[in-house]
Amino acid sequence: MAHLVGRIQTAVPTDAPLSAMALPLLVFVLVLLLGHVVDTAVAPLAFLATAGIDGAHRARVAGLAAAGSTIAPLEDPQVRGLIRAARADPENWTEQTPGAGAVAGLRLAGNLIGVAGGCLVLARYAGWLVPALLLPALLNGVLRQREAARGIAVWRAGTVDGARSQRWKDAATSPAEGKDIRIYGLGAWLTARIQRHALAMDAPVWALLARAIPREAGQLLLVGLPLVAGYAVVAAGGAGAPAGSDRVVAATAVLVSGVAIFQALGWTEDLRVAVAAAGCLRATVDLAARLPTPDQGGASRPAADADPDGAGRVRRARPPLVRFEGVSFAYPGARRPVLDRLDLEIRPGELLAVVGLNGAGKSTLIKLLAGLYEPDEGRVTADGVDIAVLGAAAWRSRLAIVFQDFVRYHLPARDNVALGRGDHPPDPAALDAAAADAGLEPVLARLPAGWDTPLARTATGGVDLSGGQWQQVVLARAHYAVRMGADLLVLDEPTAHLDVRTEFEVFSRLAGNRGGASVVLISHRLSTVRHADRIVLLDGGRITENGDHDELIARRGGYAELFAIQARRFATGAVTEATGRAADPVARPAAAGTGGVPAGGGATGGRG
Ligand SMILES: Nc1ncnc2c1ncn2[C@@H]1O[C@H](COP(=O)(O)OP(=O)(O)OP(=O)(O)O)[C@@H](O)[C@H]1O
Repeated sequence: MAHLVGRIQTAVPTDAPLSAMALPLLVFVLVLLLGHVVDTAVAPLAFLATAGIDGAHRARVAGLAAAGSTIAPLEDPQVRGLIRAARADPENWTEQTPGAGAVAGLRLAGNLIGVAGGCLVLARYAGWLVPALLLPALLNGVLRQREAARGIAVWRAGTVDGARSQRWKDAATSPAEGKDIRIYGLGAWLTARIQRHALAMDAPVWALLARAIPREAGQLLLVGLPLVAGYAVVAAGGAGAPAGSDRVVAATAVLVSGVAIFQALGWTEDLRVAVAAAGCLRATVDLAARLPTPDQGGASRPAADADPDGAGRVRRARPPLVRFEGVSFAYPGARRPVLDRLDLEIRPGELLAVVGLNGAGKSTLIKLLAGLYEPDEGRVTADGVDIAVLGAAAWRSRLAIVFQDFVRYHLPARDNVALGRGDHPPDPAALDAAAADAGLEPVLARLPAGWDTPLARTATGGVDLSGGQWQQVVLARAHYAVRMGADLLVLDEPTAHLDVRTEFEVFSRLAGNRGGASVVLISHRLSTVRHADRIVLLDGGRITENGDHDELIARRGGYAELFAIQARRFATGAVTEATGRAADPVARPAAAGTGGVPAGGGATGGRG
C-alpha cells in the first residue's frame, strides 16, 4: 500500500504522463476492490463453516447422550454439566461452539500473518520500528486478555442466577405454567424473581465494566503514544528516521502497519471465542469418556420372526420367562435401597399385576426390567440369560412399555403411534389395529385430519388432546409395538386419566387381544388389577404377597387391606370417578372380600 502511495506521489509533482500514474492507481483500486470482495464473501463462508461444524458437533453430543444403554449417567449432575458445556448455549457468551471457534481460529491465524507482514514492512524502513511498535502491542494484547478473563470469571459466577432467571422467563411465557400463574396470581412474584436473578447476574458484570473504563484509557495511551511517536519521527525525517526512502511512503507504511499490528494483537474477541470453543470440545471429550459406549450387541434391533396374521401382527415363538433374581437397587446418593434382594417371575403369556403404595418401587422395577438401570446386586434374566448379556437393543425390541411420565411427541397422530416401532416404516394395518386395541378410534374420527393431524396446538392444523386421550395414544403406541413383534407389554399406571367406561373397554381388549404377549400391569386401581392372572404386592423392596385376587383376599394380608379400604371408601362415596358413572358391570360397588370391586377404585389405599 505504502509502495503504491509512493509511486503515485512521485508521479504527481513531476508532471509525469497520466500513464505513469494510471498503473499504480489501477493496482490501488484493484487492491481495495479485492478487499471488499473478500469481505463480502467472508460472512457467508464463515456462516456455512460454522453451521456445518456445529451441526456435526451437536449430532455427536446427541449421539453420545442417547447411545448408552442406561439412563443412570444422564441423571449424574456431573454428566449433566458436561452435556450443557458440550452443547454451548449460544445465549451465554462464555460458551462457544466448535464452529465459532474454528472461524475465530482462522481469523486469529490471519491476524498473525498480518502482524508478521506489518513487521516485515516496518523492518524494510527502519529496524527499530519493529520492537518500538510490536512490544507495546503485545503488552496491550496481554492486558486485554486479562481483562477478558476477569469478565469471563465474573460472568461464570453469575450463570446459576442467569439460568434461574431464564427458567422463570420461560415459565412466564409457557401456557402450562401460565395456568398456575393466573390462578394463583403469581405474575408480580414471578417478575420480582426474574429481576432478582437477572440483577444478581448482571450487577457484578456492570461493576467490572465500570472499573475497566479508566484502564481502557491507559491502554489507549499505551497503543497511541508509540504509534504517534514513530509516525512523527518518520514523517519529520528526524534522528532515527529511515534513511534512503521517501518520507511520505515511510510515514504511510508506519501508520498502516502499526495500526494493523495493534489491531491484530489487541483483538481479544477471537481469542476468547477460540478458548471458549476449546472448552466446549474438552467437555465433549470428557463426556465421551464418562458415558458408556453404545450397546454393541444390539446396535440394531433384530426383526421378529415375521408371521403376519393378516391383522398387522408379527409373532414370535413365545414370550420370554423373565426372572428377577435377588435384585437390589438404590438410586445414587440414596440411603436406602428401593429394591432389596427382590425375587420375581414374569411367566410367558401371563397378565401380572404389581401393586404397592406410592414410592414402593414399582416404576423402578420396570426401569430395571427395561435395562434403564443396572441392578446393584442380582440379575434380571430372560429365558435364563442375563438381559445385560442379551444387549439392550435386542432385549428392548421385545418390550413395549407405557411409562407413567409418557412422552407426548409434537407430531402427527400416526407418528405418535408408529414410534412404538420407530425403526420400521409405519404399517397401516397394525396402526389401525393398535388404535382399536387402545380404544383410540373415536378420538381419531374426531381429529380434523385423522391420522395426519399434528398433536400439538402450536402446529398448523394441530390439536391438543385431553390427558385421557393422550393416554390412549400412548397405549396405542405400546399395542403397535406388540403387533410389530414385542412380546412383553408393560403398563405403568396406564389408565390413571381414563374414565371408567374407556378403562373397562381398554382392559377387556387387552385381556382378550394381546396376541400371546405377557403383560405387566402396575395400577392403583384394584378394579382393574383384580382381573390379572396373578397379583404381586411390592413392599419394603420385596414381593411380600403373590397370588390371584381371590387367593390374596383369602389371605387377609396387605392386598386384602388395600382392597378393603378402596371398596369401603367407594361404598361410602369417598371415591368418585372422573365421569361419576358406574354403568359398567365391573364398576359396581361391592363389599371388600367378596370378589366385587369399586369402579376404577382411585388410589391404592389411603397412602396409595
Ligand atoms: N430418578 C430417581 N432418582 C432418585 N430417587 C428416585 C428416582 N426415581 C424414584 N426415586 C425414589 O425411589 C423410590 C421409588 O420410586 P418409584 O417411582 O419406583 O415408586 P412407585 O412405586 O412407582 O411410586 P408411585 O406409586 O407413586 O408411582 C421413591 O422413594 C422415589 O423417591
